[in-house]
Amino acid sequence: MVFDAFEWVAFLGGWYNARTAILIGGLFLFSLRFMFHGNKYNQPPKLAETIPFLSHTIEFATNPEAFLKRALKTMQSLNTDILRIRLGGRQVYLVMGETMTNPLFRPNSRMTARRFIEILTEVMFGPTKKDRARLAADITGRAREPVPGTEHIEDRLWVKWHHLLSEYLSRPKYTNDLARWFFDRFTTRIAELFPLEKPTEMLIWEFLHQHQTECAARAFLGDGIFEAAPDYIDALAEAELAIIPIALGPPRWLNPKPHRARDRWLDINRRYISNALRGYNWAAAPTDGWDPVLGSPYIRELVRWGLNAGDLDIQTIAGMYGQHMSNQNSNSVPATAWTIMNALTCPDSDLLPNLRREAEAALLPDSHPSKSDPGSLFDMPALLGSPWLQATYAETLRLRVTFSIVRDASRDTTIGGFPIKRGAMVQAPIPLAHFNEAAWGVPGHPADEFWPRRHLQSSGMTADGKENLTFAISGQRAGYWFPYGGGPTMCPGRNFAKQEIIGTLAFFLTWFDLEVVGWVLPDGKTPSDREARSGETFAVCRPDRDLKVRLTRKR
Ligand code: HEM
Repeated sequence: MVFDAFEWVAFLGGWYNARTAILIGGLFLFSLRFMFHGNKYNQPPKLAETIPFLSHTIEFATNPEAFLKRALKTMQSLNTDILRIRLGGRQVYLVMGETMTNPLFRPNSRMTARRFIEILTEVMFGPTKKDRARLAADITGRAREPVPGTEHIEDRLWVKWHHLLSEYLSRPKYTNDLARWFFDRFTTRIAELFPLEKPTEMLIWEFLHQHQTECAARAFLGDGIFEAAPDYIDALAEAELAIIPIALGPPRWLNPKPHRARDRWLDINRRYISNALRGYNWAAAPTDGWDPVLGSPYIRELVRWGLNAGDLDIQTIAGMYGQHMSNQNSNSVPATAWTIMNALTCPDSDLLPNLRREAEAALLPDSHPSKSDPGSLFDMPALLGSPWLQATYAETLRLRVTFSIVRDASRDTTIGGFPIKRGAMVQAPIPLAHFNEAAWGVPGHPADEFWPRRHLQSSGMTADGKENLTFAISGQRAGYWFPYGGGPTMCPGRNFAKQEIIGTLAFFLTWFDLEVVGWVLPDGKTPSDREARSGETFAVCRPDRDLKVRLTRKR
């Protein structure tokens, strides 16, 4: 399966058609917010320009795809991992590879994600004016010790926020519980929808977009929000598509539709949280377990902190309550759909039997497919450590994450020996690294081909004559795979996402006989003459086609 290497290219995502205009215009304005910086000595190579100071911006604004294609080509031909461009008067560096990305991912580094996270936060959880000002005023960083020179600032909201993410979302105990609550709901839903032995047709993306989304949201948020707002998933789906047009697009009066969609969703969350908290008995809330009103410990602790120590407005708290669902929904759900679709349609005939074998080996004895109450499914550590399953997951993220890691230089610094002036922007567009031929291409399998085998290393044969394979993600060079970013803001949902993606693939492979019917257009009916390509995106692009499969639940 060969992908068009530049499907991803609209910089912060493969954003097409009308949205492209909004995105490009927005990026231009976004860049204009910043000061002019330059340094002609010992600078990294610069992308050639016909009109000094202007042509990169014009080129990018009129054809971002061609612009970034040219940037990547230049970087490859000059064998450089850093390139200088200028957007809207701002000095921007495009980087990839270990040497150039490490400074971005180092804690306490001079590279900060603060402004970027602030903008996303503003858009996604719509804090009140007062809370927004408090968040913006906290420039003390996320480490226990404040950034030097900011010791006088006492209102340290970000360090507390960071603590909640690392304690209740990333830590294995809570991640594993979240995954268990998700799979309990998801497998029960499947058992209800797919009777034993009755072949049923299903569209993978459509199905997961509805049911995976809802089951994960219930695991995180509780059931209460779904009773209060039966249209929650629809509202979430619309709000999700509004994030980039709001973050990067023109103001509300020129761009009302995405703002309305985002506001509708925030209103649902706010109404729910205000009502739910009125009668909520904190003393009776489980310490570590799930409860129907506020769901998981992560959400409960977030709300508890917002109300008490954080002293945030209920509107801000409600936004925080709902906001991770757009991370989950925009990223894990399409990543799961791509993983399953890739596994089922990959021309490498070794792939599917090996995936099935590994999934079956990790099934727990009491999780027989004929049970209507599935309970626990897999020995998760064994499943997540299986080489072919990991390789398929890693290869899918390599090809389908379209995000750009964005950092600002908070002080003068260096990257790979090059001086970077305070105020410059450094971007590591994930696809630039993930599609890099020097890092990923091997003879017969270019970087833009889905080929999980590239992540497997052979260490001879086993006693029963099978190849001994281990999973390794380094490619030909280190620092070219970072779908979850890095450093203090590295995605805290990554361990949950990995369980969700690999677990769902393994679940379909072990519980069903699957037969591919074919690719269809978004209407779900008309056959497509091609496989899916990358469509709309936040961090992981959505498929622009769906895969129809016929599945029969096994006894
Ligand atoms: C395949 C799935 C996912 C991908 C590819 C992904 C990717 C990313 C990336 C690239 C970042 C920015 C990292 C940086 O700046 O260095 C990020 C941040 C974040 N992600 Fe994810 N993500 C995924 C799933 C999730 C899930 C399931 C959740 C939670 C439910 C989540 C919650 C977050 C949060 C809260 C942040 C901001 C972290 C902070 O402010 O420190 N993500 N994610």
